[in-house]
Amino acid sequence: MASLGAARFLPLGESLCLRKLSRFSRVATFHRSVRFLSRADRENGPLTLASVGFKSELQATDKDERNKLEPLVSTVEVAKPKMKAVWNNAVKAVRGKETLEAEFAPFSAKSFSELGLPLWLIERLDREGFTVPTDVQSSAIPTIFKDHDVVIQSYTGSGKTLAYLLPILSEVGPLKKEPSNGDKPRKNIDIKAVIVAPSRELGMQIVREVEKLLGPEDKKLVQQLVGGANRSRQEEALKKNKPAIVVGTPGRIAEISVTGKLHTHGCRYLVLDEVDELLSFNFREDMHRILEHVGRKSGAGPRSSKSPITRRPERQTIMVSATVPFSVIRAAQSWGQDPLLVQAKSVLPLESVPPSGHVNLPGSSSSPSSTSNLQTQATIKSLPPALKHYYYVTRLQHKVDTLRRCVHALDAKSVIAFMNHTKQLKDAVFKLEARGINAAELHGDLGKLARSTILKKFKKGEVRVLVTNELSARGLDVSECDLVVNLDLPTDSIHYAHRAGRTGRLGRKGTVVTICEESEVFVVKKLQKQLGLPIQSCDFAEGKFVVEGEKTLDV
Ligand SMILES: Nc1ncnc2c1ncn2[C@@H]1O[C@H](COP(=O)(O)OP(=O)(O)OP(=O)(O)O)[C@@H](O)[C@H]1O
Repeated sequence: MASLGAARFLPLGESLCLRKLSRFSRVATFHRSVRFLSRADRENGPLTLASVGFKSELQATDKDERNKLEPLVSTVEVAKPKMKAVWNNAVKAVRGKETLEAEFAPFSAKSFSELGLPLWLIERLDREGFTVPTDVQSSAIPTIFKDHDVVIQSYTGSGKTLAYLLPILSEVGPLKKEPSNGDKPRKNIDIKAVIVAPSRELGMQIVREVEKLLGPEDKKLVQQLVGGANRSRQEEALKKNKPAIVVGTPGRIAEISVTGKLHTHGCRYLVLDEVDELLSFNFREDMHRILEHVGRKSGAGPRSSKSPITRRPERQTIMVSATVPFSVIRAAQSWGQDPLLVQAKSVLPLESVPPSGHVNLPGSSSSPSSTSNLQTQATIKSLPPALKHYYYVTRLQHKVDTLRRCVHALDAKSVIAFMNHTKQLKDAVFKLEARGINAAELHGDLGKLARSTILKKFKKGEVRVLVTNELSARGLDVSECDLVVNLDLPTDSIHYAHRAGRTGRLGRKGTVVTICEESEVFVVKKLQKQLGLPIQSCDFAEGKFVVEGEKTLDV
């Protein structure tokens, strides 16, 4: 379904002439590096720029020089290069050989200041307790600063949100706007960044993250446009506050855009968070409108048949997810301009992913050809390595009681239990409450207010077990969540990965237990294979959590 949706609304014929010269140089550099990447993959396993012969200039310079992190370049030697002047400083002749310089990220920066963020932002990050960037932030931030369109892929809970928010805030944050003293609104009514998320909850979570960094004095620079909330009020707020950043769900953004009350033609950034979900059929029309209007050149003439979507060359498209199936690669190539695939320890040209191939994830060595293998590639490395995965076999009618025993045996404090159907989900909450467990339901049938109230209670620890459906599987960040339970099986490994990723966030411990019937065990085995991780059988004998063949598990 996702790929069908993608295929039907991909913009066609993006013109090369829109691209900046500097982009040519970068792309050309990477074209050459692709050959190296492919060879290294076959021979040495994990792909990183270092693994394919890129040497950091920093390594070659003395200690003082090393502290100067500009420019962020690495070098690679090429046998017989044929390059031209358009390479824009990217070419250096060195004793008969030529050395290419390729931009790359400092993959494990030790501080945010190394990544070139402005001082005000570093101070605010510090105030919020963010002092060291995560790996994906170290690779993504400099890459976004260099104007590349990107697909950011790294495992759940690894900090992808700040990876794109920080460069955006650096460019459109409070110090970049028109006079910020007093309550004076910005003169420029154009939105500078549009961030699209597939659910209201995720949209609101992103808004809160931005507000936290902007602080009370500047929080009006961001505006939420999620469905379920009062539209007129959102439109009023747009008019009054003239925000620089809007965050919303596809439906509401498209709806307000149609009314002409959302000015995004001059938009600099378009972020598609959980991009593979945004490709789904449900969002097709709304996404089409967003892609067509955000960053579209103001006053552009009538669309030509060759290029149906005339975009500002400056629009930077940032696509993000823990899972990147090939449908995303294909869509990204069409929506973005020569996008790069940014992972925790590597930055690759998306073009290095062959049309019938797969995302070449570092650490994976198989060469898949079938659809199921493509899915495997999309999900391997989508989960934090420290997560523990188990399954327990029981009858359908005993599943909820098994959940209760599981929560007690693991002494889990904050649990998300996933089910597939709303009615059964409500029954499960009723049963848990009747057995003395503080539980609550979260699903799409509830109104926006009820949904946010329940989520707040869960985050505060007032609800121990949140019984929910796919709605909460994507992006939801509750750092205290220590257990995820699948009371119903997810539809595939991608859905498993996003559900499981609600726990074990940012290096914390986390356990995932799938409670299934005997007839479903083969599906668990299949998930195990696709995810490339062990899912062990477990038991809850005498209130203790026991793993088959192991002693009682210390959690
Ligand atoms: N550099 C950092 N230092 C400390 N905490 C961080 C840092 N970056 C992000 N975090 C925190 O880590 C948590 C997970 O981040 P985030 O939600 O962005 O993960 P994600 O990779 O987008 O996950 P998912 O794929 O599930 O959406 C959040 O609570 C966030 O505030």
